[in-house]
Amino acid sequence: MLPTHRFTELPAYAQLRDHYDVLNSRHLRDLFAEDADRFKKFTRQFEDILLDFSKNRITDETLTLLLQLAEQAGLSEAIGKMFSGDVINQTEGRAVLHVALRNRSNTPILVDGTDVMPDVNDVLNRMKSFTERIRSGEWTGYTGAAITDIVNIGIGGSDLGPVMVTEALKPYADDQKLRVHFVSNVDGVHIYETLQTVRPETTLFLIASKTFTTQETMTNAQTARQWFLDNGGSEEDIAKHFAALSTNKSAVEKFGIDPANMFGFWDWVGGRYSLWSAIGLSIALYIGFDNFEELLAGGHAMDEHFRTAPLDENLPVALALVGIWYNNFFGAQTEAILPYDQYMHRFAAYFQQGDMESNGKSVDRNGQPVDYQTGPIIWGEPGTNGQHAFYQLIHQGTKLIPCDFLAPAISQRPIGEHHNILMANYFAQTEALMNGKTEEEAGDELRKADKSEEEIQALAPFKAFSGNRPTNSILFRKLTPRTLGSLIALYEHKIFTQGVIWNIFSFDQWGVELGKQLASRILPELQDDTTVNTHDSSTNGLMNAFKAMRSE
Ligand SMILES: O=P(O)(O)OC[C@H]1O[C@@H](O)[C@H](O)[C@@H](O)[C@@H]1O
Repeated sequence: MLPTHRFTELPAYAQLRDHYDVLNSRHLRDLFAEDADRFKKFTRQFEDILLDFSKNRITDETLTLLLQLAEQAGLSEAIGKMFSGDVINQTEGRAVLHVALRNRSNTPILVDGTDVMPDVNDVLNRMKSFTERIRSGEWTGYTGAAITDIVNIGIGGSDLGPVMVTEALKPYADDQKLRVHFVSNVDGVHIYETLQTVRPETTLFLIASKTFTTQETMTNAQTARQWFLDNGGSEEDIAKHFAALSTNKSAVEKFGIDPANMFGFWDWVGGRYSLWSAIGLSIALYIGFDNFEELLAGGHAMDEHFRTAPLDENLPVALALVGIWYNNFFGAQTEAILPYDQYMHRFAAYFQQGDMESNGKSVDRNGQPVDYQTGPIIWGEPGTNGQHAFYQLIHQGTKLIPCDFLAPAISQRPIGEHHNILMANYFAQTEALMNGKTEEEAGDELRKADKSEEEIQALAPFKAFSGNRPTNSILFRKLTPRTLGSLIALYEHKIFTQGVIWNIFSFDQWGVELGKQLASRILPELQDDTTVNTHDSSTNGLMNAFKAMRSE
């Protein structure tokens, strides 16, 4: 069990409120002018990753108070409890042990008195030999031809992680051994379009579902199975072309997948934290098992840092505290994740689930409604694309949007001046957001461009930037599997830290259930043309309009 508290009654909370009143009127430009050591003070290094959080509206005192807030919320104790397999997902009665999946040191981790590491290693070994057999061509399809295409069918945590990582680590699949495809949406368009591009005799379907009951995944899996049977495969051939990644053995068997092709995991792995488990099989197949192990090693290294580094040297803690500062004191509603790396184009989408499904809660760990803000809205796109789309609002809009800027020092594809141009933009953006441009400076520029005083007066207000807009810069050497593993774990632990401090449960997701229940009630009502009158007038009206339209 995690310790509980009232977030707004922590002594540091009141102090931070008072401190906010002072700091709110300060400009980042002045904070930098006053303190030559800001960069040194507010950067933290972990292996190849540098976190610079100096361009935030904080001082030494802010950081001290935020660290006290974390201590008063029992963060150190909570970290210990997660790593030791305590049942910290209390509403589901489960431990939270994605850290065990990447525990490369193999130190025992006990759940109900049993070490989970032998089982973890057993599945990893099976994934390794399966991956090697598929990639070498030893495993063949029903015609004797090697597998060329992997189709992962899964949704949410059984999709977003593998999609994000296979995109991010594409250069590590340069041997072009296998193509990977991902089908998630129950919209038939998704499976249709994917099946257009593959052949049954050379395709391996991975049915990825922790529960093996998710409607979208089961529907897509049945469609894939039928397509396979309709296009040359037989029932006996299914064993060569379908594997399951799941915790639900009986449902896998019922579906007709050979238990030898099932890669299991456990209820202490949350869906959105599962890319490190058997759910990562598509990643291992795509980049090879050695690279998959490097990803795990990177995650483990960040785990060890999070577990052992003092709070004020701890990267995930720094990210979490800065987020809380804006979320709970400045009233910021959102956070943008902006990777200056095209290969990371699904990173923000991945952490939309990671963060919003974890910390989108409004009841605290005492079962009481919260009277403060919890998880932020996460969004973002890669730079520089975002600059030409939504950065206008970040620079000049009325909303405060703290942003994380991520970039590699070394490009995976060094071509001409591309990377320097990309990085010039990366540095320019955080500098611009911090400093802004005064009306006076805007006026001087217009004067230099030979504008009349009248024009200058009219235009300067529009050309001014308030600045004082906070950013974190996360600069890393290169997007290797290890570094990506560390970056993912960095954000995972940020989310955990914030959940602990907000006194909420970060590892359940009851909020996704109601819509599922209603959809299963509605589905039979769509199966004929009878007028619907069992819902409210809007839902009845829409369903009846739908029935009318489809029969026209
Ligand atoms: O892996 P499963 O069981 O098919 O679940 C997929 C997703 O289902 C959603 O309903 C959950 O909110 C996610 O957390 C989960 O990742």
